Amino acid sequence: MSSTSEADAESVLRLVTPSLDLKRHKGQAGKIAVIGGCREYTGAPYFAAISALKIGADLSHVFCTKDAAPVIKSYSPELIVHPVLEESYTISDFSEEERKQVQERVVGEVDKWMERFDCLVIGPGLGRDPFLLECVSEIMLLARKFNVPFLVDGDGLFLVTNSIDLVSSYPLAVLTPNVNEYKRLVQRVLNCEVDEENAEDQLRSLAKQIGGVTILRKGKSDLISNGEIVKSVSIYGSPRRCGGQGDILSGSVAVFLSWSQQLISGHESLSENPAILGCIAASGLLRKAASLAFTKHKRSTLTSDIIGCLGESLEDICPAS
Ligand SMILES: NC(=O)C1=CN([C@@H]2O[C@H](COP(=O)(O)OP(=O)(O)OC[C@H]3O[C@@H](n4cnc5c(N)ncnc54)[C@H](OP(=O)(O)O)[C@@H]3O)[C@@H](O)[C@H]2O)[C@@H](O)CC1
Ligand SMILES: Nc1ncnc2c1ncn2[C@@H]1O[C@H](COP(=O)(O)OP(=O)(O)OP(=O)(O)O)[C@@H](O)[C@H]1O
Ligand SMILES: [Mg+2]
Repeated sequence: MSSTSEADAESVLRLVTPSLDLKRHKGQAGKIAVIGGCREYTGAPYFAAISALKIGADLSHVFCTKDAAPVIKSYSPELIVHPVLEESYTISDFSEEERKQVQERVVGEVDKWMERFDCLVIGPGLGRDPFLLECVSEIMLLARKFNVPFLVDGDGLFLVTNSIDLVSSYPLAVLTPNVNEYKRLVQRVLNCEVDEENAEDQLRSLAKQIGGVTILRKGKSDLISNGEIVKSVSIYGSPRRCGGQGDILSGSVAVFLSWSQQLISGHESLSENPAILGCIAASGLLRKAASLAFTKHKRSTLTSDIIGCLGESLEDICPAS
């Protein structure tokens, strides 16, 4: 039996968004890190990281390859960019021992910072280089060791779909598959095809099978489940499907998940799941911002225009003062 209910995204946004308080110090509103950005893709990690800041996080880091770093830095001085990831072509002449040393160095560079982060976003524009993905597997294990929540998107989902143990039974993991990524996950984990007739039950089974991770299935309606409940967010967004909107969502989920965790840890009476709240809030805000951007820009609406509407859309629901 299906028991999906439409979430009241605006109420969730009001619940989890912290008020601006002069007593708070830098960092308390969220420190986010995006693991992504390679030779091909520099836009995706930028979109995720800048969206986090535009919503209200205090610090946003990007861990990317050496090639991608100067490009991402040049998009914005607001981001802290670490050129630490390596792709196979840079170590093609290396021995096995030397490769191991490079891997240790890469993981060590993230390790130094790990405990300071409230949430990682793993995958936007990561690419699929095997050596790079090996290093990212180690970074996921490290995040689990420190109990740092992480969201997996884009090429991170390619990695996880082939190595599901990386996220299995980690309640602080959130997966945000698009239509293709979801299809691959269902095939690999449930050994069947996507069943649109029983979409909610199938999503619940998938999340349960992966040990209670939270999955946000992106689409015409966003469907969210942790293996127990299923929520949908269907408020009107935009008919423009320009690339990068999923990246905005990933940076947004990271911020709202962090805020939800803070809220719940300070209120023992609240029994809500912070990952579910984070997904509902992010989905609701992205759709509202996309709708506003489309009103202004119509056919020429781009991802940057939607990012430009995040602040106004949140302000409309949760005024700063
Ligand atoms: N500016 C940047 O740097 C950006 C970088 N990005 C980064 O790119 C990496 C790969 O991510 P991805 O999303 O392009 O890969 P994936 O989902 O396999 O789609 C590939 C192809 O599948 C198709 N297709 C898609 N949707 C469909 C649908 N509903 N129904 C049917 N078919 C559909 C469509 O191809 P078509 O079939 O139309 O030829 C589409 O082109 C990843 O790292 C990501 O973060 C992006 O974030 C964008 C902004
Ligand atoms: N058909 C649709 N109608 C309305 N909104 C949609 C539709 N498909 C996706 N969206 C919205 O766009 C957001 C991003 O979903 P999308 O499927 O474009 O992700 P993606 O393919 O990962 O994007 P990216 O190009 O960043 O990789 C979703 O959260 C949802 O709110
Ligand atoms: Mg994507």
